[in-house]
Amino acid sequence: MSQAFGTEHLSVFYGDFEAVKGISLEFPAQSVTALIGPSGCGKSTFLRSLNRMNDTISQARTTGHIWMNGSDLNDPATDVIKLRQQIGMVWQKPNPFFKSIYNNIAFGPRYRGMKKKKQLDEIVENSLRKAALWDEVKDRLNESALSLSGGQQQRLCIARALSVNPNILLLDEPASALDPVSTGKIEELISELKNELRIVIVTHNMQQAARVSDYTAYFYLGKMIERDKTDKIFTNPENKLTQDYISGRFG
Ligand SMILES: Nc1ncnc2c1ncn2[C@@H]1O[C@H](COP(=O)(O)OP(=O)(O)OP(=O)(O)O)[C@@H](O)[C@H]1O
Repeated sequence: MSQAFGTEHLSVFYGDFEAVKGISLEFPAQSVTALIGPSGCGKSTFLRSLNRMNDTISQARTTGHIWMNGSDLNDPATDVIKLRQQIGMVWQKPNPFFKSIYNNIAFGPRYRGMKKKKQLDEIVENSLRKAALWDEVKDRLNESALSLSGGQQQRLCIARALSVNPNILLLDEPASALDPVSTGKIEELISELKNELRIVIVTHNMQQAARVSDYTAYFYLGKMIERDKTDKIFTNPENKLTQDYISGRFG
């Protein structure tokens, strides 16, 4: 199977427990895919497997394939540092480094060897502009990132992920710790960013999934029950399990 980006029969085990069960899912270009489903169904585990973050969990083991332009990212020979530059991740709680706003963004490019101040300045500005944060922070770039509000910190984390030019962004409930105004900003940002990269978002908020995504996949007990265009999932899903979940009858 050769495709731009997607999984094939991907399973993730924690010890003997199979948390993600043989999921094959394609992520089309310039689109947002939302992963929804009840707590514990494997959404975050699946998301983390896409850029091999589960490798950092000692008892986790992933089988199957993660295809990107014909290469299997689950191959042990994959350079995971490079991979995580191509597939950026933003977590539920904003996690800026204990550094200045500028140095949070410049960190990745510097790590990749960029030393020229002028180029770094450009990357910092462009990343912050893409994350819709530049106007709010341009006069305080040397202040600590921790002086920002929670919503600003989350946009900073998105800017930090963008600073190394990823082509895929993984978002694990990126707005769940934020107020409605900050949530709205993150959602707007997602809609803009999808013109440049693929986005996969885990969300518990079904209205949010309906607002921001083009495709929605419903997970249940580690399996992907159904994946379709978001409109279809929320108006006329094929599977009764999906119907029960989106109509609140689950459980
Ligand atoms: N590090 C871990 N070690 C062992 N089991 C884990 C680990 N992380 C997750 N699990 C288990 O794997 C299953 C899937 O968890 P996961 O966090 O992926 O679900 P989720 O759908 O994202 O849940 P939530 O919506 O509550 O965040 C759960 O049964 C969970 O207890």
